[in-house]
Amino acid sequence: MRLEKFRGIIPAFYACYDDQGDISEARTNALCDYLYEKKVNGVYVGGSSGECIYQNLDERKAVLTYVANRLKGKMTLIAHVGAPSTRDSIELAKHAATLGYDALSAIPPIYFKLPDSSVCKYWNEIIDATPLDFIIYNIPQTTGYTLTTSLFEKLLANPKVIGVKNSSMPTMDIERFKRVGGDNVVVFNGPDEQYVAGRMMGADGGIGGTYAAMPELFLQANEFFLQGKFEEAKRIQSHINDIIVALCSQNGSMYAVIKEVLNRRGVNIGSVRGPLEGISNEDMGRIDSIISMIDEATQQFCK
Ligand SMILES: CC(=O)N[C@@H]([C@@H](O)[C@H](O)[C@H](O)CO)[C@@H](O)CC(=O)C(=O)O
Repeated sequence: MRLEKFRGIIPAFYACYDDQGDISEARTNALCDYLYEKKVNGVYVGGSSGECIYQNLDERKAVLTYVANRLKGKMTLIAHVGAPSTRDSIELAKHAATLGYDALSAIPPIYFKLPDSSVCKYWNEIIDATPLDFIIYNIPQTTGYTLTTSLFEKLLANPKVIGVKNSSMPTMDIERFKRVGGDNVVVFNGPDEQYVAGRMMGADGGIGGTYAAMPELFLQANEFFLQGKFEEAKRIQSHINDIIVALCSQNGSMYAVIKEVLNRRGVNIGSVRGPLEGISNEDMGRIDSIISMIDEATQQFCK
């Protein structure tokens, strides 16, 4: 029961900036409202898609506050609090706890390559700082650190550790973490390109950076999976992947492209913060065709 709220489709929340590139409360609210209307199961705030790595502590606290004020009690809220220092991570964790988040999450330490003992200590110090549940964030392709099943097992000794958001590419990692934790943990699929495969390998749901660009498609893929309609789930995944390839094939970063897609849907959340690239004039001309791909797939699969 305690873990039930952590299942399903949980979009990674984007950074919402004004035209000057500052965090915008109004635009954050607009994205909250859009996702609420789409009936997603929750949001993961301040992670990779939230551009956390490019924001200072006050900005990250503000985003956590705005989202909680708008969505608390309406869906599951997970706060990503990973930061370069343990001190800053704890400050963010305590802030999220005062706002009523359902769980915390954090990447491992970045920049210095630290031993497992330091990584374990870092996560445990965040966990000890608040009464909230904790979801480990494993994303080796950006952090350079790979969570092992043995460290996962060790961390699970703390009852506040309820699972892992696994963004590594092998779906076998999902199966291994689920094997270690069983029904007492939630494992989230990270790579959106293999959402259905991740579910097949045991993931309880997903947290993804492209969900908000096409929430209906991911919700439907999840529905097909739950209904045992695996052929349909596979077909919708193929369409999702065509769209992700298009989102990632522009001059601007994937997040900049998604933000322009949302802008054309009436949800203006600004652009991205450098060094991420904004979209080019050339990209601008191709956004409508990406929107058509999303709309056509939605029409085909979501009745
Ligand atoms: C490496 C990376 O950014 N992975 C994304 C994916 O959702 C990714 O955007 C997607 O699979 C497209 O490649 C997520 O796992 C990250 C995420 O959910 C987040 O913290 O924003």
